[in-house]
Amino acid sequence: MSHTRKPSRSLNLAPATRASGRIRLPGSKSISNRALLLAAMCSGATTLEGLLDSDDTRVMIAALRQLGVQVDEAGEGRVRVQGQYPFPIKEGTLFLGNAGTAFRPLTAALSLMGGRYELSGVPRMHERPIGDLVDALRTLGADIVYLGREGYPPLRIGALRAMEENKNGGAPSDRVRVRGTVSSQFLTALLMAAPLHVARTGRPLVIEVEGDLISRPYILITLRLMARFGVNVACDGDSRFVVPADAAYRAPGRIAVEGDASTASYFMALGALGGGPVVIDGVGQDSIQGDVAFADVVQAMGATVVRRAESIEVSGPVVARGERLRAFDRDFNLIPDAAMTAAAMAMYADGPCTLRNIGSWRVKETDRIHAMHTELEKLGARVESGPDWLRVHPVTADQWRAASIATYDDHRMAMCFSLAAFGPKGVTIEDPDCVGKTFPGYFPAFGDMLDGNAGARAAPPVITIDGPTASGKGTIAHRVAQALGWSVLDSGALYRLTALAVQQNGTNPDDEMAVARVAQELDVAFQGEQVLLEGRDVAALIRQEQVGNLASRVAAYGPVRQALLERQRAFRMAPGLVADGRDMGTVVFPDAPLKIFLVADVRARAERRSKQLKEKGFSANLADLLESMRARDERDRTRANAPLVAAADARTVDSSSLTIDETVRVVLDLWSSLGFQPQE
Ligand SMILES: Nc1ncnc2c1ncn2[C@@H]1O[C@H](COP(=O)(O)OP(=O)(O)OP(=O)(O)O)[C@@H](O)[C@H]1O
Ligand SMILES: Nc1ccn([C@H]2C[C@H](O)[C@@H](COP(=O)(O)O)O2)c(=O)n1
Repeated sequence: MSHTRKPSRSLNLAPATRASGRIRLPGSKSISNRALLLAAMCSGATTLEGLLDSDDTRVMIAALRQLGVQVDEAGEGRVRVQGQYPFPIKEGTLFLGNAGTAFRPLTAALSLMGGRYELSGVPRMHERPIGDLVDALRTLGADIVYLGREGYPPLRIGALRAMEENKNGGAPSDRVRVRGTVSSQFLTALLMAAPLHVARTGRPLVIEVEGDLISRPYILITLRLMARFGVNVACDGDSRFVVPADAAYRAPGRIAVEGDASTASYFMALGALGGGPVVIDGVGQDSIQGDVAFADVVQAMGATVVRRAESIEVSGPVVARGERLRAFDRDFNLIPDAAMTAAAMAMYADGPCTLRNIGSWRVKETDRIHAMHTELEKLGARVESGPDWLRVHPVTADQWRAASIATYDDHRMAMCFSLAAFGPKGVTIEDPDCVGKTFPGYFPAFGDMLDGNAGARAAPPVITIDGPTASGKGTIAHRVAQALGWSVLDSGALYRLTALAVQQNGTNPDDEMAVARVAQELDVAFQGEQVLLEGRDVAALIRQEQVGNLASRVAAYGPVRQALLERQRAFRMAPGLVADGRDMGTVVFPDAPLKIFLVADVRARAERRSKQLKEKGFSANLADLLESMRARDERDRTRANAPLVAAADARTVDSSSLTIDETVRVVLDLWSSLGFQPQE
């Protein structure tokens, strides 16, 4: 989840030419989080299907559970919420990460429900304004105190003021005003919580919007979902909403969550930039999400769009061959999230593209106008910007620069800039895992679409390198990954980190389940040469022989292997992965197109390890090393769970008398012999 996530590795995307294929979108974040809260606030049970599984929805589910609401997993993408109003737990401290779709609506619901809570988030959440919402809630009797800067989270919510204690001396107001110009989430939060207020007063509540309402389509999502839960709000244009006196949420039984239309924008862009066709399942012309209108944007830029009830198909020029999209000058007030995708596409246009009325970008996950401006310039684009606008000039072939793109812990920055892969230099995305906020599987899905790969393989290619300790797996894996421009997974490091964490926190290494919990909760990040365990660089520490030996012991536990399995698979992303360990080819990536079993005579290995340890400043005795390696090999080979054995289809490479360069060459040649070419 976002509050524990540390910036991860970088991802190199090689230049791409064509994109085509089919994607089933993950559930809409906006619908998922609204539906979760509405289901929690009504009487009866609701099953939500197609629910998004991402950082932001996990934040919402965790908060609801903390508040005593029963939320049960009911199969893939499905949860069952047993609504309970008011929430049973009346006091608590909620950490809501950077999830605006959780923070704002929960602030409103909790402050009108009664109870004492503290709500906080990541530092960026504390820079995102909430004053307009708090002011409105106070007129309804809410007691909210800022714990930091006035107008911003964190907040303390106190007990509701009694009806007669309103600050105006009368009952809580039946009319509330809220500004519409900063974030539409304020109005959404008030609307969703309004039935709690009318249940108290017994009178209708009138909500008036001051100023122009931004991102209006998101309000339509709110109103339509409230209607599904039995509350119909009367609207007078965008400026006046009346919640009836008898408003009370009722469980609809089942809600099917549409695919995420903002996420669809990246795949529409893929079709528009890489020829297509790209078929996007899960949203279509019947969608209730405003961002589906991004199809009009790509169409105006020259793409061909076919709209169906629940899918959209996009084809377009092949920009990598020099074909261009049409430039635009557009107001993006209604679709600010998808608008970011247009800004990235602008690099491939036939003239400057201007995005207007995007002031809300300033208060999103990051200041997106600043971030977009800065990162587009790194790629060679000329960019201009103002308080609420951005102009991007197209990048010609000779202007493109190879760049490493910072993503500002903003999922949309990472996803937008993946589109820079259609430039001639490719692109590096820093901290690509920030996409977990809305679409953890984005990069594998993106990679599958590129250069005619769609459908040809289930996931990006993996070269596995398994073998005994000190056979050179890690060294060779890094060098091969470097030559191919791929990512690398040192799976042994995860077992070593588990061992180190067990050692450091005093866990009993014989207690399988306790060790598995440590493995499950490992807080690790790989950053270049650094291996961070809870933020501390332990790259050298985990290389110690005793840590390796403990790693080998705990690696024999089935629950530990299970706990680390998906974490390892998550490293698989385009354009490819080189993974080293003991069971990479047999268990973790059994479909890898190339599997290497790297061996070397035990004496050669002991000598290499001894030299390596001494270079890192640790003492080493050859005889001891020989003995401990033999024991480790034996344990790794004979354990019941995922033993060290060559996969049936592995190629054995003996590096005893090869240099590192020679070993790398053997692997790259094997890869090329499969019909794949090393890049550069
Ligand atoms: N031909 C070779 N191939 C690979 N590594 C070699 C070779 N010759 C010497 N080495 C050295 O062997 C040492 C051990 O390599 P490395 O740490 O990559 O092994 P490993 O198999 O990943 O070990 P472990 O499984 O214990 O992590 C390194 O210092 C590396 O430079
Ligand atoms: N895929 C893996 C990787 C490692 N292990 C275990 C066995 C090793 O002895 C230990 C340390 O690994 P190394 O860093 O030496 O590669 O971790 C495993 O069981 N499966």
